[in-house]
This record gives sequence, C-alpha cells and structure tokens, in this order.
Amino acid sequence: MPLTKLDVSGLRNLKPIQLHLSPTLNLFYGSNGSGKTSLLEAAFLLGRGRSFRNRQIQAVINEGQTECTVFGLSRESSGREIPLGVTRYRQGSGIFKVGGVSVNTASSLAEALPILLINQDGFNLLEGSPQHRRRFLDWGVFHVEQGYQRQFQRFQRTLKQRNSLLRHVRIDTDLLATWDKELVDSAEQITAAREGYLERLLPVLNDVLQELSPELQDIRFALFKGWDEDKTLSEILLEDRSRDQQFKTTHHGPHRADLRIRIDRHNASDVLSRGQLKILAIAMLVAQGYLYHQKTGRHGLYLIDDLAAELDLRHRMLVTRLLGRLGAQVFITGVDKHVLLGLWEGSPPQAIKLFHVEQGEITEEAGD
Ligand SMILES: Nc1ncnc2c1ncn2[C@@H]1O[C@H](COP(=O)(O)OP(=O)(O)OP(=O)(O)O)[C@@H](O)[C@H]1O
Repeated sequence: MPLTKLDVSGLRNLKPIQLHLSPTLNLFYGSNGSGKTSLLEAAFLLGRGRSFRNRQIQAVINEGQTECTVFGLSRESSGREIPLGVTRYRQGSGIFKVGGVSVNTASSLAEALPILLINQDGFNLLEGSPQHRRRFLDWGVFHVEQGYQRQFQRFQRTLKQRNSLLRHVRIDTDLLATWDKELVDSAEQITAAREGYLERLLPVLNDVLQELSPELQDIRFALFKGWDEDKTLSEILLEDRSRDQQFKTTHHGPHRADLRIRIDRHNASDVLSRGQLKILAIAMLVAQGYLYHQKTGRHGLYLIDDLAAELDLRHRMLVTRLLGRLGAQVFITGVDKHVLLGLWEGSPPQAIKLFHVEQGEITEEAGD
C-alpha cells in the first residue's frame, strides 16, 4: 500500500487504462454511466478477486472480451513496489498474483491490498443480515490479528464436517461428540478474537463519532457470539442435538454471530434516519481504517462512490477531513469536478490527482 499504478483491461465499459496514482487522494469525476464505479470495481477486484456489484463475473467483463485483467503496483514502506494482478475469465475461473507469484486464495490479495468500500451498500451494514456485520468484524480481525485466517478456516472446515455428519441417516454419536469438541475449541478462538477486536475498535469509533455526529454517541455495540451468553457452546450443542439432527444443520456457533447495534432498547436501524444510518456505517468504516493504521502502521485503500449522493455537505466535509488526517489512499468518485475538489479544500494540492472519466476513457487533469 498505496497503489502507485493501476492498469485495467476488459472490465465493463472501461477502455484499456493505465493510471499513475497519488499515494493519497485520487478524484474521479464524470457524468452518469461514464465508468467511475467501474474504476472502483477494478481496484476492488485487485484486492478481493471479485466484484462488489455482481456475484457473477460475466457481468463485469466487457461484453466483447473473454477476460478482464487488473494490474497494480503497491508500494511498501521500504519503497519496494509489489506487483499485484488479477485476471478473471468469463466462465468464472481466475488467476491471482502477488509479487509475481500465483496465489490460490483471495485472502492473499486482501492482505496485500486491504480495501474499505464506502458506497450505498453501506446501509447493509446496519439494515442487512448479520452476515454483513460478521464480515465487517472479520475484516478487522483478519487484518490486525495474525493467524485469524487459519483459525477461521479451521472453524469452517469443522462446521462443514459436522453438518455433513448430521446429514447421515445413522449418526455415529462418538464421531459427533468429537466434532462438537473441535467445533467448540475453534469457536472459542474465533469469538475471543472478535471480542478483542471490538473492544479495541469501540474507543476509536467513539472518537470518530464525536467528530462526525456526536448525537450518535449513545449507540451501543455488542457482540452476539452466536449462542446464548448464559451457557457454554458445549451445553448448547448438546441441547440442540435432536433439532440439529432433524434439520441437518448446526443452529448455534460463531457462524450465527452478530454485531448488535442499539439505542436504548431498540435496534439502531429501527430508529435512525436513513441519513444517520449512512453516517454511522461510514463512521464504522473510517474507525476500522484508523485502528488498522494504529495496529499495523499500514493503510487500507478507501474506495468511495459518489459521497455527494450519500451525505449532506457538512458530513461530507467531516468525512473527508477525517480521511485526510488519516492519510490513507482514497479513490473517490463524483459527477461534479468542483464539488469533488471542494471536499478536499484543506489538503495540499500536490496530494491530489484529478481524473476525468468519459465514455470509459480516463484522463488525468490538472486540478484548478
Ligand atoms: N459488461 C459490460 N460491458 C460493457 N459495458 C458495460 C458492462 N457492464 C456495464 N457496462 C456499461 O458501463 C457503463 C459504466 O457504468 P458505471 O456504473 O461505471 O458508471 P458511473 O460513471 O459510475 O455512473 P453513475 O454516476 O451513474 O453511477 C454503463 O454505461 C454500463 O451500461
């Protein structure tokens, strides 16, 4: 991190592009449908191996092409530049490379290029299913706790094995007890890591909210572990056994965890305005970037789609001030060049690169 160069080909309406980027602020402006979100999608693909808009990669690949490729150079604090590459093919397969070496999983890309996405889907963080909040927490734990990925994979493997055993007609109860024990061990590791992360995140989030929207500071965040807090998971698994066998699935565990966000006795999503929900979701993502920097000395890449459409002017200015102070690399899109530039008024002009997006072409412009 940061990305100094980004090459894209075969992605949506974008013409083959080669961009030299600012290590901090990169502003992309252009009319509706010009390709701004596609550019963010390209950067996201490089860090996650997939799109944030479509599950199916076919929709992302340019209609006339069989594949899309994104290549980037990520500069480490030592000054060394690490090449990153992702190619995705129409039939679904892909090649991921970090430092010129093929890697099997998107988590290796994520480690090299941690991405924080601020777009209209931010709502999902509060209004969507618990899965969105688990992903939010797990992003944080994965990026600050070494070894979390391994623990997480161990848990998922165990859960899969247990569920597969539950599908047998005759269940070997000794084997089920063995899987229960393994599940409990790995569940405890994951839960402890999630709890530890949340404990560290909350004070940072409180500071961000203090600046962004002090009236939201009464919100309470609590981890629901995925089972009744008054009992151990071993007890719950025993209690659940006949129901788990009947439905052939494991009803409780970290795969059912949630981050509960409440004001008094209500879910925040039931009482806050849509604008406040957006602010809260953005605050959570900004706080994650701050904590990531505190813990690792590194920065995530913020991809921000059309902030003007999401927030009022005062909150937009507050968000950009927080991000400017953090010093992370930002790609931000907007329709109006002056509105976009106005958001970064206090930033040194040499920190800013301005790009015009027009019918899939991207050209760098001098900011005025
Ligand atoms: N697979 C594809 N191949 C070619 N073009 C595509 C493909 N998928 C989408 N497009 C087109 O790419 C264009 C880029 O859309 P994009 O969402 O990036 O625009 P945008 O600049 O973010 O617009 P807005 O400001 O309206 O959000 C659209 O005109 C869309 O029709």
